[in-house]
This record gives sequence, structure tokens and C-alpha cells, in this order.
Amino acid sequence: MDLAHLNDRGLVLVGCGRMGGALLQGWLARGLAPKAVHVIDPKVPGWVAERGVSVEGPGPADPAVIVLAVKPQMMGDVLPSLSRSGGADRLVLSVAAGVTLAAYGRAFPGAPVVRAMPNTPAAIGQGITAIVGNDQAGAAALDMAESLMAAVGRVVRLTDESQMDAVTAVSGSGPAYVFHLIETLAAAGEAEGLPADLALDLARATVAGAGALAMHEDEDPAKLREAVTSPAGTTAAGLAHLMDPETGLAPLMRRTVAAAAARGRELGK
Ligand SMILES: NC(=O)C1=CN([C@@H]2O[C@H](COP(=O)(O)OP(=O)(O)OC[C@H]3O[C@@H](n4cnc5c(N)ncnc54)[C@H](OP(=O)(O)O)[C@@H]3O)[C@@H](O)[C@H]2O)C=CC1
Ligand SMILES: O=C(O)[C@@H]1CCC=N1
Repeated sequence: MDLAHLNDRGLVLVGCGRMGGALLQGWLARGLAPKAVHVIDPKVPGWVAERGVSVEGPGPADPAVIVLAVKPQMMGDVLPSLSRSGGADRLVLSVAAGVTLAAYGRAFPGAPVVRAMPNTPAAIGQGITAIVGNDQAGAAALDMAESLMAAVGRVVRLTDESQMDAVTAVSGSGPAYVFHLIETLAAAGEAEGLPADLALDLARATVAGAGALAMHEDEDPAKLREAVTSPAGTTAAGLAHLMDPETGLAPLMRRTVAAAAARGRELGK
């Protein structure tokens, strides 16, 4: 992160909820000066002012970056009031689902704009974010966006904005699918007679351990699955249901991701 540039010109964060708050914590942990950040939010969380972040007044006149972290449905209300904040060279970085680079381009004519799609493991520095910029976003703007998002985890660059709705449906929404997997695995354990707290403990630790193993040396998940599956054993009996081509997880996940991606496209209209 180019701390000197940001500390000098300032950064405006619009929306300090779950994602904006996680980003702010990541930036402050990386050494961004609290006074360099100006937060706009109708209900700024108490810890923000306590850390010395600016929450009152007009904010910096010529910020280096404006970060948009409000709901996509709020964007239409928020953008008109911001379009004259700062000069033409300030980076506009948005984490909102759906809203297109063209829409930001209309609100900030000529400005470098980067769309980013993080996910909630950002709250513990283990997010993954995909970024894509408009034609005005050159190497410096993309590097700045990447370094801001890297404060909360890994960053990958997309080759085309058209990939963003699928990314949102896979990694942006994906943590919710995984949390639901934990819920359903625990509930199934309970149905087999386990106490609720033990079932939840087992399910949570299994998903966390399996996730860590899947990341370990980039193991192929299919090989990891096969390593669990003894011929004619318990896992094979379970997977016969989970991998059923008609009723199993694959067609369900296909519908799940398709619905999320379709909603992203709707939000962008
Ligand atoms: N949560 C997630 O997993 C992810 C979210 N995103 C994106 O991040 C964005 C924010 O989502 P999330 O953090 O979950 O939502 P939150 O509701 O937690 O945060 C949004 C914040 O914006 C505030 N707000 C509302 N109106 C305004 C306004 N006019 N000006 C400034 N701030 C305003 C809200 O205040 P109030 O609550 O008082 O209305 C709230 O504090 C969304 O666009 C979403 O698509 C992207 C990836 C993952
Ligand atoms: O549900 C949503 O719309 C946002 C975007 C990805 C995760 N949460």
C-alpha cells in the first residue's frame, strides 16, 4: 500500500458496515494513519472514531481514493453526492455486487474505477478478492486497488468485467454456502443421535480442517476426496447420495451459483 500517498491525500470510505469495517481494520493494521481516513455512514460504529478516524466534517478535498462499500441498492442515492469529491485522478474503488464500471463511469466521468469482490473471511485477513478496472484504470490504479484489498487477504485480477457476476456467485457469496454446509452437516449428525453442541463442533472443525487441507500445496480436491473414500466403506455410502448426478450436490450447486450470478446481473441493471 502506498501509505505516503494515502496518508498525504486521504481516503474516503463510504459505508462502514461488515465489509467497509473489515477493510478499514485491515488498512489501519497495515499502518494507514487513522486521520487519513474519512468515513461516511449514517451510523458509524463507535470503534471508528475511538481509533482516531475522521467521521465528521467535509473530509479531504482531494482524496487519493474513494471506497464505496454501501449496498448496491443504495448506490443510486450515494453516487450523485460524491461525484464532485476530489479531482479526476482519484481512484474510485467499489466492493458492491452488480453495479457496473459503466455506472461508476457516469457518476465519475474520466476517473479510474476498480470493482472489487471480496468475501467475509476478510474480517480475519483471509478473504479472497477479485478486481477489474475500467479503461482509465492504469497500472498505478490497479496496483493501488490491489494493495488496499490485500490488507484483508489474497487478490486476483480478472481479465474482463463479464466474469464479475460469476465471481460474486462463487467467492463473494460462497462463505454463506459453506456456513450452510456446516449447519446442515451438524443437523444431520444430530439426527443420527449426537448432542447438538458436539455435532456442531465436529462439523465446524471438519470444514475448517478440510478447507486447510485443500489449500495445502494446492491439492486437487478430487484426489483429497478419493483419499477419504475406502472401497465399499462409509464415505462411499454417503457420497453415493451427495454425488448423485440428478439429486446430488453438483446440480444443486449449479442452480445455486446460477441464481446468485443472475441476481448480480439484475443488481447491475
Ligand atoms: N457482506 C458480504 O459478504 C459482502 C458484501 N459485499 C458488498 O459490500 C457492500 C456492503 O455490504 P455489507 O458491508 O455486507 O453491508 P452493510 O449493510 O453491513 O454495510 C453497508 C453500510 O452502509 C451504510 N449506509 C447506508 N446508506 C448509506 C449512505 N447513504 N452513505 C453512507 N453509508 C451508508 C449502512 O448503514 P445502515 O446500516 O445504517 O443502513 C451500513 O453501515 C455491498 O455493496 C455488498 O454487495 C461484497 C462482498 C461480500
Ligand atoms: O449477498 C450479497 O449481495 C453480497 C455480495 C456477495 C456477498 N454478499
